[in-house]
Amino acid sequence: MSESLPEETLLLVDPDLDFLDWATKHLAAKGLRILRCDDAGKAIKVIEKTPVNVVVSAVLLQPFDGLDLLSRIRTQSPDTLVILTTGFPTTGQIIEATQKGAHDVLRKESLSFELRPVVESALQTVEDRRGAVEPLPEMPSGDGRVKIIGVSRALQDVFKLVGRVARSDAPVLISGESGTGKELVAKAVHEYSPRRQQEMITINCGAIPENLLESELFGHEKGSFTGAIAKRSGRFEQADGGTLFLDEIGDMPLSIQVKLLRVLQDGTFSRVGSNDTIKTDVRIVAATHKNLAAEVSAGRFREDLFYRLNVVELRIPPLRERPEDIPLLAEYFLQRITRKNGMARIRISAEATASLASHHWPGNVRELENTIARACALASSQILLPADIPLSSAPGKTSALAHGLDQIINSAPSDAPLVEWITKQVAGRLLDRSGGDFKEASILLGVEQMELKRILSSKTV
Ligand SMILES: Nc1ncnc2c1ncn2[C@@H]1O[C@H](COP(=O)(O)OP(=O)(O)OP(=O)(O)O)[C@@H](O)[C@H]1O
Repeated sequence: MSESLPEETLLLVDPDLDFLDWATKHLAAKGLRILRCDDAGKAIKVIEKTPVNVVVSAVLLQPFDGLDLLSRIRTQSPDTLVILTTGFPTTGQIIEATQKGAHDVLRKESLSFELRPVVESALQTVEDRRGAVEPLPEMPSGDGRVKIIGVSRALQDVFKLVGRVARSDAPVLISGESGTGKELVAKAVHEYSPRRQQEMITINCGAIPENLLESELFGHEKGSFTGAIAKRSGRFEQADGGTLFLDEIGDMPLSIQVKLLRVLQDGTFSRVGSNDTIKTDVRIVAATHKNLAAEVSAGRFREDLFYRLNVVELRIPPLRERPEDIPLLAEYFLQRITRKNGMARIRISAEATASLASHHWPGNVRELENTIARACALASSQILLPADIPLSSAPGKTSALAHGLDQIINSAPSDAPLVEWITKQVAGRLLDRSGGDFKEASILLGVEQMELKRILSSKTV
């Protein structure tokens, strides 16, 4: 801890006395007074009597939990920074805690290396803020909202950002590969915003032909184009007061990008076939699997629109960059699928979990979800083994296989029928592998022994 810091007070709140002992020693520093409590009621009493700069509190507490304690501290002592610690934080806990003004939310598991730097940065914030304190807003909480699973630092940072931006009306741009959970995060932004009583309307800009997309978004007047047999409102009108989720925004044609820019600039638009201006109050959340900055450079996406949309960027890393999320997600999908189908409980073996964690997951979480669903449908016992979870080849293996096939194809004599030639090579390899055992080699190749002999002795190839 920096010696130049003035006298500060840190309060540790945790029912685990061993933890309190450890943290007191771990955080001890010159100029830092450390107080400790084992329940939330005592913590409030301490804060009533003593100015406390930073609180490090567990979420699981008596007689009320750490989130309640956080709310009370925010009201009673708005300058105090609160760091919450919890075993497996849920999405809701992290978003709610951030909205309620938590300085940070840490996993108990990572405290040995995260607690000290986070406390130091909180104390630095206390020092920087001295004389200029801005109280953080209180956010309403609620249940039954979207469930996003993830313990990786990267995903927890996404949750925290959602907590920070949900309350504002700022446009949000969510980027990430296909299947990483962009739509789920968009739902979270909506559900944790004051607009959640209204709808979130979704439109996939890549799935609708250009000539229809404009009318889908802005509506049309009767007779404005062939097929416009009646006046129709568009998604902007339907989403008034709520959120409009523009999925695959990178596929939006330039002609429509101009109109979207106008809505973002002054909140107005016109229906197709009308000059009347309609005002709308919509929060825009957009998502893309493309690199929009590169699309701007290539002239396919308007730069001005990019900057308007990209006020807050939420980047969701691919699953392979956060393997620590895989076991938890797999377990979550397993429970969801078995419960939904009224199946008995199925567990995943440690070996199968390890093979899931080392897979490349080009289709990200969606691929993992489908893999688990398939494994559940085909499971022969209550424990999934690696053999029950067939994984497509990782790119490395695919390219090695492709390379091997290329070699075989290239070495084929130009006058030989290719299929027969390849079959003969494979049959020869299988006979080698089975130590010259025709019976075994024919089983491996899936033909009768006579047929194997015919293939091997074929003179045409
Ligand atoms: N962290 C997560 N926790 C739980 N479920 C998740 C998570 N991430 C993704 N999923 C699930 O994976 C599937 C794909 O997610 P989603 O549709 O949000 O991805 P996406 O990035 O919008 O994909 P695309 O770009 O292809 O539209 C959904 O069924 C979603 O519920």
